[in-house]
Amino acid sequence: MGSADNGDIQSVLLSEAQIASRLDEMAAQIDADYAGKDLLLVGVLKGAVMVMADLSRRIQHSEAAMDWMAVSSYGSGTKSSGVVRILKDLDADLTGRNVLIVEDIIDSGLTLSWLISNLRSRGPASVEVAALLRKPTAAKVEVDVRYIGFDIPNEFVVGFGLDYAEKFRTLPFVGTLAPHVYSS
Ligand SMILES: O=P(O)(O)OC[C@H]1O[C@H](OP(=O)(O)OP(=O)(O)O)[C@H](O)[C@@H]1O
Ligand code: HPA
Ligand SMILES: [Mg+2]
Repeated sequence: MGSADNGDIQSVLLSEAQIASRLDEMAAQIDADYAGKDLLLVGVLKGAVMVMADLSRRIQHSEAAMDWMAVSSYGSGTKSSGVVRILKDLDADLTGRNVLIVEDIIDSGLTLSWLISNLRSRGPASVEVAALLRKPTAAKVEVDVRYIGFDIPNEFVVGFGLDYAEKFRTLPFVGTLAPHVYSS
């Protein structure tokens, strides 16, 4: 599966071009804010892979470092289980670092609020968040997000790293799924 024309996608919410242009703006803002400072980008596997690749390439900061953490709270369904598990921890020591968490989506906000407090406990100079998407449900949890790509409606979305049961991550746009996908 890699194309959108087999009927699994109901509608395209954000096109490749819309995402690219917003990532340009976010990268410029990040460059301005971190000029002359250390910067460690922390990508949250697996969902943030596309955002990390496309955002980091736009960041001019020549000494920005990249590290990865894998956490999971969704299993194979469309609802957060409420339990965040570390599947892979960071390689980097965060002491004194300026950490920028890179995420694909903030939905319940649970993953991020857990992650922020986990990373803050490791002695960094700062912890900020850049996320491509945010749903209205995220407002229920106190998460301070410095860089947001798009506020989207409360619908389950796939593509650009986001999956449904590990499928559809490879789509280059963000879209919603046709109802038949959930029932099959
Ligand atoms: O705000 P929340 O309700 O916590 O949801 C957001 C998180 O859920 C998804 O990850 P998931 O746990 O499904 O793992 P994945 O990134 O490997 O798909 C997504 O990539 C975010 O990390
Ligand atoms: O809407 C979503 N789509 C895919 N994965 C997700 N994880 C949280 N919300 C979503
Ligand atoms: Mg994720």
